[in-house]
Amino acid sequence: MRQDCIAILDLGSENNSALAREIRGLGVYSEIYPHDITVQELRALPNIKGILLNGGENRVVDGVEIDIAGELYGLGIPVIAIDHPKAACDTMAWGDAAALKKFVFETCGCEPNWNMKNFIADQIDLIRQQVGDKKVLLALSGGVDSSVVAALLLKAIGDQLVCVHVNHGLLRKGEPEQVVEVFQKQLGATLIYVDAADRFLDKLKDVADPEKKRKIIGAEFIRVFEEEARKLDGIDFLAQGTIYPDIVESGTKTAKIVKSHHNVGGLPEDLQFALVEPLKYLFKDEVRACGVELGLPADMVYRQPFPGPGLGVRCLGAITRERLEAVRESDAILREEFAKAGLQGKVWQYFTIVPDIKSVGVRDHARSFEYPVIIRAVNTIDAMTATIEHLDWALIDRITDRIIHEVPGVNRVCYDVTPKPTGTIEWE
Ligand SMILES: Nc1ncnc2c1ncn2[C@@H]1O[C@H](COP(=O)(O)OP(=O)(O)OP(=O)(O)O)[C@@H](O)[C@H]1O
Repeated sequence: MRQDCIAILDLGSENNSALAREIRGLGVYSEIYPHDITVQELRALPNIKGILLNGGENRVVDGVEIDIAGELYGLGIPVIAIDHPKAACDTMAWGDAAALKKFVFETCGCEPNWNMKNFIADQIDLIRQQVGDKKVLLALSGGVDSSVVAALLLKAIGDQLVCVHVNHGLLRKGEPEQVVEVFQKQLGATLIYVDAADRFLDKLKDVADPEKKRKIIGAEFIRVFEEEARKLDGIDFLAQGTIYPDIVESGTKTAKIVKSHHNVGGLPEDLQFALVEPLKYLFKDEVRACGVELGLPADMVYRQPFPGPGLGVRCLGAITRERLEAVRESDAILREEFAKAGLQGKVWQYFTIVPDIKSVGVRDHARSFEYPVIIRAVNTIDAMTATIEHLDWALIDRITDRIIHEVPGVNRVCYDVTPKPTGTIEWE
C-alpha cells in the first residue's frame, strides 16, 4: 500500500463519510472503522499515520457511552478527537478545516499521496496477490461500477478475467454495442455476450405490476448469469463493483462495516466464489476518476444513474415490444438533445417514460390513436428529494418535434413537472 492513511473511528457520528471525504480531499487516504476496533486489528492496517475519534449524537448506545479501547492511545500513533468529551487526547471542533489540516500534515506527517495512479498500482498488486493464476468472473453491465472493475482487473490479470454481459432487452440504445466495442474490441477482454432479450420479454409478457416486473427481471438475471457461470471451468473468484457507500452504513449507531449484499447476490449456494471487490473503499466520484485514469470513455464513466431493471420500469404496465422501442428511441433522442444543449453532466437524471394509454391526435390529415412520451428531468443531491429542471422552451420544442416525427407510434409529448415528493424520480 503506497498511501498514508488516517483511520476514523466512529463514536456515533453521522458525518463519518463526510470526514473521510474531507481528508481524502486533502490528498490523504482515510478509512472508517467501528469504535471497538482492537489494537491488533488497527496494527494490522497498513500505513496508519493518525487516528481520528469521531464522536456524535449516537455516542450513547443503550444508555452506555461507547468508547475506544484505552490502549489505542498508547500506540505511538497521534490521536485527535471530535465531539468526544471523554477522549484522553487533543480535541478539535467539527468542521475546523485548519485544525484538520494541521493534524493530518503536521502532527501525523502524512504525505498527500492519495491519488488514482497510486490507488490503481496498489490494487493491481493486491488483485494479483489475491487471485494468483486463477480465473475471475465478472457480471459486466456497462454501468460505471462494473466497467471500472473490469478495466482494473484487465490491467491486473488480463485474460484471467472473464466478463459476462447480459442483454436483457431493457438496456438503453447503443449500450450493449458499446460494452462489446470498448471491452472486447478495444481492451481485448474475454467477454461473453448473452442476448437474452426474448427470454426476458417472454417472461414479462402481460405482467403489469411493477413489483412483479422487478422481481422477474432480477430473478431471470441471476438465472442467465448462473447458466453462463456453470458453462465455465475453473472459476474461483467473482468480481463485484461494490463501492464504499455500499459497505458503510451511515446514520446508524456506529458505522459498522456491513456485509456487502450488493450486486450479483442470490447466486445458488453451490456456486460459491470468493469475492474480488477492488472498489470497495472508493466513493462514487473516486470510482469515476479511477475509470478516467484507466482510459474508459467519458460517457461510460459519467453516465447518469440507471435503474437495475432498466427501461423495463419506464415502459409502464405490461411491457410490449412496440412501447419498449418507443421508450428506447425517445430516450436516445432526449439524451442526444440534452448533450447538444450542454446539459449532459449538469442535469442529474433525465429520461423518457411511455405509459400504457393512447390518445387521439392528427397525423397527415387523418385521425391517429397513439402513445404519449413523458419526459422527466430532475436534480437531486441524495435522491431522497428532487426538483425538476426548468427546461428551455426552445429545447422542449426541438425534442418534441423529433420524438413525434422519429418515434413510431407516438403522437404526443408531455413534461413531468412534479418534484419529489410527491412524485418519485422513476414512475414504477
Ligand atoms: N445486464 C447486465 N449484464 C451483466 N451484469 C449486470 C447487468 N446488469 C447488472 N449487472 C451486474 O449487477 C450489478 C448490480 O447492478 P445494478 O443495476 O444494481 O448496478 P450498479 O450497482 O449501478 O452497478 P453498475 O454501475 O456496474 O451497473 C452490476 O454491477 C453488474 O455486476
